[in-house]
Amino acid sequence: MNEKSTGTTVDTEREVRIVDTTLRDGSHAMAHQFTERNVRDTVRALDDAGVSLIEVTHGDGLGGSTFNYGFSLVDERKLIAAAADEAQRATIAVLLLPGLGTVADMKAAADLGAGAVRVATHCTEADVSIQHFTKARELGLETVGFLMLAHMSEPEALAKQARIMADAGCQCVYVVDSAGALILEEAADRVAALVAELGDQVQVGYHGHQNLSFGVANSVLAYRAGARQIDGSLVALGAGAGNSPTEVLAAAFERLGVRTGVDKDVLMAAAEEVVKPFITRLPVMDRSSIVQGFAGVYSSFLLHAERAAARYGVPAHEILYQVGERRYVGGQEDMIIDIALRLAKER
Ligand SMILES: CC[C@H](O)CC(=O)C(=O)O
Ligand SMILES: [Mn+2]
Repeated sequence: MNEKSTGTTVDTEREVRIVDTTLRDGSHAMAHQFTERNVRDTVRALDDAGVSLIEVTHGDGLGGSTFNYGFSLVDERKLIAAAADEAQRATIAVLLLPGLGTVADMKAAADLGAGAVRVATHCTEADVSIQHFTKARELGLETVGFLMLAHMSEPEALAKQARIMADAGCQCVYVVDSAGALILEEAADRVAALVAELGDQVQVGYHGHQNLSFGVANSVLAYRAGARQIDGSLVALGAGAGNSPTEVLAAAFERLGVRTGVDKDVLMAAAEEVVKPFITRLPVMDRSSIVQGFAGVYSSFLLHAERAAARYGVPAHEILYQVGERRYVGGQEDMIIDIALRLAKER
């Protein structure tokens, strides 16, 4: 325990693992145009900083390079192999959305050097991850579960879904605030419910987005509620207004006296000198991404909405408000065009 100057007592006994998703969630913000150079330079910098798990995949996971989600510039296999080649200490993780990525894709990623898989499902559909976790454990992969759009489920319901993943062989289940919609105790309560359900055997993680600017604050509260793994992206590079910046997470946890095992100064240099120069569109809390947080819209819908807005001459934030009202989930990207067409007709 550590007595802070504010008088509050902070539990600093547990180390927190900062996981970096610049090269996966950041793929959304880069319209999936990462080069092999981007991947090699970023992995080397994160590895030097002591980040132990680095996610590298198309924004929508293995098999995501499609007409519906957007084509990658470079084949995912090439990027995963480059990342694995570059990492000296870190494990390379891949994301997999069942139905889009397959067990065969996961095996191919493992053969290329990936050591972990993060299987992501909508927050009410953990059962579709069971065979992927079973196979991942057979392959000797570290396993992580992502319960996406977690704001759409109450804590107890979310915990039941986490139990399904844990029983299937998942070693750490994440509360994923895909819309950047959770505010403070809304995030902490969900993490606490998962911790209560999963006990000591299975870890809990937290993945935030900055749409309402709560990514880092929610991450600190998630840690205090028992989370052991926290996601970030350098320069916040990620969908919507981006993720909790990895370099800020490292600095904030260090200020709180919580051990992370990473070097904040090396991360700040990586953000400034490696990642910022190749970003084509800096993550920003603009009208559209704030609406995403407010209305509970999947962050990765941002560029889809902006493209539909430009094509049909309607404002992106109006499209996103309607997406929120209809509670669309991942995979319904094509419905964004329907909304844009309807709005255009009404004008
Ligand atoms: C499409 C997968 C998604 O981007 C996963 C994620 O990071 C999230 O839901 O926030
Ligand atoms: Mn995300």
